[in-house]
Amino acid sequence: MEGESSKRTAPPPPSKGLLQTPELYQYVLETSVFPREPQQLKELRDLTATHPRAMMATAPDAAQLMGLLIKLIDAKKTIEVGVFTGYSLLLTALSIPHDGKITAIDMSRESYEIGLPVIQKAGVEHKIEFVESEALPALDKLVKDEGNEGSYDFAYVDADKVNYWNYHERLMKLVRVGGIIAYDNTLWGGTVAIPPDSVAGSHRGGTEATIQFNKSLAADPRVDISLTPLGDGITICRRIY
Ligand SMILES: C[S@@+](CC[C@H](N)C(=O)[O-])C[C@H]1O[C@@H](n2cnc3c(N)ncnc32)[C@H](O)[C@@H]1O
Repeated sequence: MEGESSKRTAPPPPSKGLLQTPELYQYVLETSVFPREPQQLKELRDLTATHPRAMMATAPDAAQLMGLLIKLIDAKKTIEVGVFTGYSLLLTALSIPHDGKITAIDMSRESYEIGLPVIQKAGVEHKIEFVESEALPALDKLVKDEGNEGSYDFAYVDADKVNYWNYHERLMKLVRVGGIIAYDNTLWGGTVAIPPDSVAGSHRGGTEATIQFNKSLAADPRVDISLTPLGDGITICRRIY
């Protein structure tokens, strides 16, 4: 990863993490995640902490795994669906090579611009093409544009849960065989495994969509999968064919 490691630690994002106790999650963050978090990422995390929707940012432990995966497969050309203020985007930009490219899609440029000064300071803005759009039409356009099919090494999806399967179908065309697609929030705060009546009304749509998505992915022979209980659950898929 480009950039220095952060030496200081910060409190964990509230109520992220699915481990036995908050202390255990704090332990993971303090021993293994924060000490290796580049300074610019920490800066972006701190900047986002005061945002009323700060909880939307990718959990630092899940992001750390993403960075590792990106490097393991030498990913150079990537897609991100759901940027918010850019924590996972900056992580990706720091993890790919200098001439790597990220197509980053979000319908809110305003959120992206909150973190943009940190991205610029980190010297990685040139790797990012920000597309201000609904994700589905933007992905459809990528599929149509010549030379894109099977050309991406890595994709990360962290947007509206009800469309995850629609994104999956497009990304299966865009990501190469052997490439990786990671989906965030696949445990949706643990609500996928509690009685539907106990799920708060505001969460129910996301819960149902996530349960269905997890089932569909498990039945998809085109990918190897691992639902990893980091952050809010992150499912890693490797395209087989
Ligand atoms: C959970 S946040 C992304 C967090 C980000 N990965 C990070 O690490 O900070 C979800 C983002 O998806 C965007 N989004 C939600 N639905 C979308 C859609 N249909 N098309 C494009 N962007 C969408 C929202 O604007 C929001 O910024």
